[in-house]
Amino acid sequence: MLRPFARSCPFCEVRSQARLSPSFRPQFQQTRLYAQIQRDRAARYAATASSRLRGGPPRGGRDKPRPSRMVLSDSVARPARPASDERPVRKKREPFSYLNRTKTNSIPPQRGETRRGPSNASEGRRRERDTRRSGEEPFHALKMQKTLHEIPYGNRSAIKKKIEEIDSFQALPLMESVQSAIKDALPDLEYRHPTPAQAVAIPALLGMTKSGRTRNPTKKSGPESFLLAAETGSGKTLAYLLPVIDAIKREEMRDKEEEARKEAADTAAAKENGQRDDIFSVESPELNKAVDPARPRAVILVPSAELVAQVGAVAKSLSHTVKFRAAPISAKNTATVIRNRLFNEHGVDIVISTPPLLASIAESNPNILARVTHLIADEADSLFDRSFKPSTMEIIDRATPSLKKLVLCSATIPKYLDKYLADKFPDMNRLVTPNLHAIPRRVQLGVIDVNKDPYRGNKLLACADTIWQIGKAAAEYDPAEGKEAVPTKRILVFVNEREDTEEVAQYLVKKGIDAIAFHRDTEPSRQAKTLASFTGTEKVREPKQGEEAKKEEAGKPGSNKRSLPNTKVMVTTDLGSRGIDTVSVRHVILYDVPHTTIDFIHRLGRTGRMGRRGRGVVLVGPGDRADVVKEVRDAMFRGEALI
Ligand SMILES: Nc1ncnc2c1ncn2[C@@H]1O[C@H](COP(=O)(O)OP(=O)(O)OP(=O)(O)O)[C@@H](O)[C@H]1O
Repeated sequence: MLRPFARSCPFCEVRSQARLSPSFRPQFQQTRLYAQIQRDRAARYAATASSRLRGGPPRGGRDKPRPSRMVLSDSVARPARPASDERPVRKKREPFSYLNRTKTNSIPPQRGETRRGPSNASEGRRRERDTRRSGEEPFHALKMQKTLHEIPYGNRSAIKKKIEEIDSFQALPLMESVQSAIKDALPDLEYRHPTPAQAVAIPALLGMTKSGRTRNPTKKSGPESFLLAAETGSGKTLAYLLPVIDAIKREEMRDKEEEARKEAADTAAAKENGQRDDIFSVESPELNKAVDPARPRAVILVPSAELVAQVGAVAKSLSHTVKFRAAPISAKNTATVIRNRLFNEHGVDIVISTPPLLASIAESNPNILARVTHLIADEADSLFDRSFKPSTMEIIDRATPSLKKLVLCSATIPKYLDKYLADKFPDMNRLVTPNLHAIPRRVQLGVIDVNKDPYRGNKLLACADTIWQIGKAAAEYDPAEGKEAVPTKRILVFVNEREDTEEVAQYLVKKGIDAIAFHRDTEPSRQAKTLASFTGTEKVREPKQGEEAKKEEAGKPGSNKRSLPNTKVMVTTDLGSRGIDTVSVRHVILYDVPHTTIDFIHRLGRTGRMGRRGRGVVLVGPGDRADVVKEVRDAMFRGEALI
């Protein structure tokens, strides 16, 4: 049977009839349409056959390389996509849109060829070389996406303008006690105006700025969420801690006022009824605080015990002026210490913990998160990585009923996190500083080619020699000669594998360098001591004078060897690079070339913190990616975000 539309088309009619009756076929084979169909069929066959001969990829692109998870996001500042019902409707294709084309989009790319790309690999390499020579577009060895470049210049200048408006902490509507805590509790601050991260985050967290970055203000549900993305060493800890303390104190004041008002109303009502309080009133039962579980108002989650201690110390220093109780707990504390801190009879306002520990406590004491109004996830990219994500999400879910503000902060936002946050928290306010994902220009990066003379591929030797060169000035200090005191140089050496920390540290010690390995298995007391000397929290001992110092030096084992005084070295992995505030470190040695730009940012971020100068040295040995190092170095030179 003929289909209705076929009847209106003479060609289709002819074709359908040919299909139906074999007697009609010879007549059909005379037509122009038949000739055209045959030509098309032959062309299609030839194309498929040649593709098969060349071993082209099967349909559906199963051979496509999987993108790495550790890729920096290029759209951190951009709000989440609109909800599906608000997505722009796709434009209908115009009837003659295929005419007068300027691009051949309809021709499928051949193997080894992208739509805009070259036809084979060698041509691709040649083209990339040419582009690099002509300086048109940088070559991306790490295959990272552009980050800050993607933020329009208008946006960047708008952020910068906003930052400039806030030139002192006094300009921020923080409570008086919080203002004085900044002054008194952190006397070491070299300058007391807010950093860009603080100027962007504090007003937003205090509710000063309208949350205009969300696309769906009407669809808001649950807590207000914020993503604070700012470069390393930019004071993110204070950026979230000050508004949280301010909110806690205000809430406390409101609660007290409410209580007083209620009490006054009760007394007035009792008087009106002519009752005598002292006889008839029944005392409400006192809450047994010793057994009542801790119910903090704020929770700060960090990925390591070292960071728990660090953030706990900042909170403690603030709590001397603004009265509040902070409980830093980690797996390094004993059960008694954790219980005493958490179930303190005077209550607790802020709990600082790692997600797995708090999640396990919350499982047996669900009430612990019942009053949380502020939840902070510091180093969010680590906390939403595979290992921490389940416990982090469990805490967020448990706290959601009472939660008012959820703040995630990090110095690096990988693409997978960016996408996850856009899906999970579409209303999230994105607070981004203009220098996100960039290493400050005040940090210089030097490269040592270990393959060349005098090291000839010996990385350990290159590392020891570099440390000796850096420590020379400090080593030449002789207190006996009464020269001006040279501060002890602290150098961080980063390796990729935990096992290498011990090997490198032992070699350096053999070469007369005061080096120590710092990794997860280091003994806790030694770990704390080592870290303290690098974070500047260690008590400084006066250098011993003259003969006494020399005698002590001579008494040390192996003192007949040449040794490098006044220089301390810590050999570590990523553990020492995440969030640790190594303010006294001026030199960082990258013994191994980091795997991603994210590692570059965090490792080099341990120096040049808060406006200070710093120096990084990369050792490029046999098998290391020199092109990656060159690319990072170029980006740093141009002051661009790492790609
Ligand atoms: N406004 C300020 N002025 C001067 N110094 C400040 C200011 N705010 C914070 N600092 C100091 O800057 C240092 C770095 O702060 P912090 O550790 O919070 O940085 P961060 O942004 O969290 O770094 P990272 O991303 O590496 O974790 C600290 O020693 C802190 O005392």
